[in-house]
Amino acid sequence: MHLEDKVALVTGAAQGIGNACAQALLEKGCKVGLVDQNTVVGNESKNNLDKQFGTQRTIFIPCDVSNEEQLKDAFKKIFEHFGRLDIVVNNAGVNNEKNWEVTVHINLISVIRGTYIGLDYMKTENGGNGGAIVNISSLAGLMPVPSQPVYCASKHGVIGFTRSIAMVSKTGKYGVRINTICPGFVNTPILQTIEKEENMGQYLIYKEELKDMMKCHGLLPPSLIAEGLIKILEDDTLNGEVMKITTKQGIHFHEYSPLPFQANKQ
Ligand SMILES: NC(=O)C1=CN([C@@H]2O[C@H](COP(=O)(O)OP(=O)(O)OC[C@H]3O[C@@H](n4cnc5c(N)ncnc54)[C@H](O)[C@@H]3O)[C@@H](O)[C@H]2O)C=CC1
Ligand SMILES: CCCCC/C=C\C=C\C(=O)C/C=C\C/C=C\CCCC(=O)O
Repeated sequence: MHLEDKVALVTGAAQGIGNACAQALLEKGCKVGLVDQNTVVGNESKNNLDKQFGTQRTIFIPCDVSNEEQLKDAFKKIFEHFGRLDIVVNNAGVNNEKNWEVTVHINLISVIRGTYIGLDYMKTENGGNGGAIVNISSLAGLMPVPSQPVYCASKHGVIGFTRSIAMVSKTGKYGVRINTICPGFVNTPILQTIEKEENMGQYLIYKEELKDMMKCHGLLPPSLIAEGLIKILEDDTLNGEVMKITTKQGIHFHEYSPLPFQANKQ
C-alpha cells in the first residue's frame, strides 16, 4: 500500500506504541485518527503532532475502546472527518491481572470488535477501498508468562483471531490484509504496572523476576514497533502474518508449520 494521503485509525494513540505508530504514519503522509480514553494525554499528543505536521492531519477522539457504542462512534467520526478509512491499528491494551476481565475486554474483545468495524468500513463489497488492519499482540501471545496468565491469554487470542480472520478476508476477497505484531518488552508506561498491586494482584510477588527478564532481554524503542507497522502496511503480500520484534533479532516473522486444512490445497 502506498501510504501518502491514506487515512489511519490508531487506538491507544495518546502515548507509547500507539503514539509512535501515529507519528510514523504521519511521516509517511497519512492522516490519522487518534483514539484513546486518556483525554488529557490524548490532547497533549495531538498538540505535539500538530506542531510537526499541522492541525489538519490528525483528529483526537476520546473513546473507551471497550465501550461498543463509543468505539463505533469513533470510527464514524474519523470516517466522516477525513472522508475515507484505509488503515486500522488495534493497539490499545492494558495489563491488569487483578481486575482480569477488563484485560480480556480491552486486549481481546475490543481488538475483535475494532477489526469487525474496520472491515465494515473498508471491505470492497461494502463499497470500501480495501485496506489493512494491524492488531498489536505481544511475544506473550506466543509463550506462557507465569505472572501474567490473563494478559498472555488475551494476546494468544489476538493472534488466533487475526490469523483466522485474515484467511476469511482472503477467501471472501474483502480487499483488506490483516496481520499482527508481537513485540518483546517496549519502553513505555505500561511496564510500570508490574510494580502495582492494583494491576498485578496476587502476582505482585513476581515483579523482581519480571524486572530481571526485562534487564536480560532489554527494552525496545516504540519507534521500532512503528517501523514494523510501516513494513506490514507497505508490503501488499503480507496477510495473516505474525511479526515478532525482539532486541536480539529485530523485526522478523514467526514461522508456522503448514496448516492441516491448507495442506491439500498446496
Ligand atoms: N510495552 C510493552 O512492553 C509491550 C506492549 N505491547 C502491547 O502494545 C500495546 C500498547 O501498549 P503500550 O504503548 O506499551 O502501553 P501504554 O500503557 O503506554 O499505552 C496504552 C495506551 O492505550 C490506552 N488505552 C488503554 N485502555 C484503553 C481503552 N479502554 N480505551 C482506549 N484507550 C485505552 C491508554 O490510555 C494508553 O494511551 C498494548 O496492546 C500492549 O499490550 C505488546 C508487547 C510489549
Ligand atoms: C510479560 C508481561 C509483563 C507485564 C505487562 C506489561 C507489559 C507488557 C509487555 C509485553 O507484552 C511483553 C512482551 C513479552 C514478554 C515475554 C517474553 C519476553 C522475551 C523478550 C525477548 O525475547 O526479547
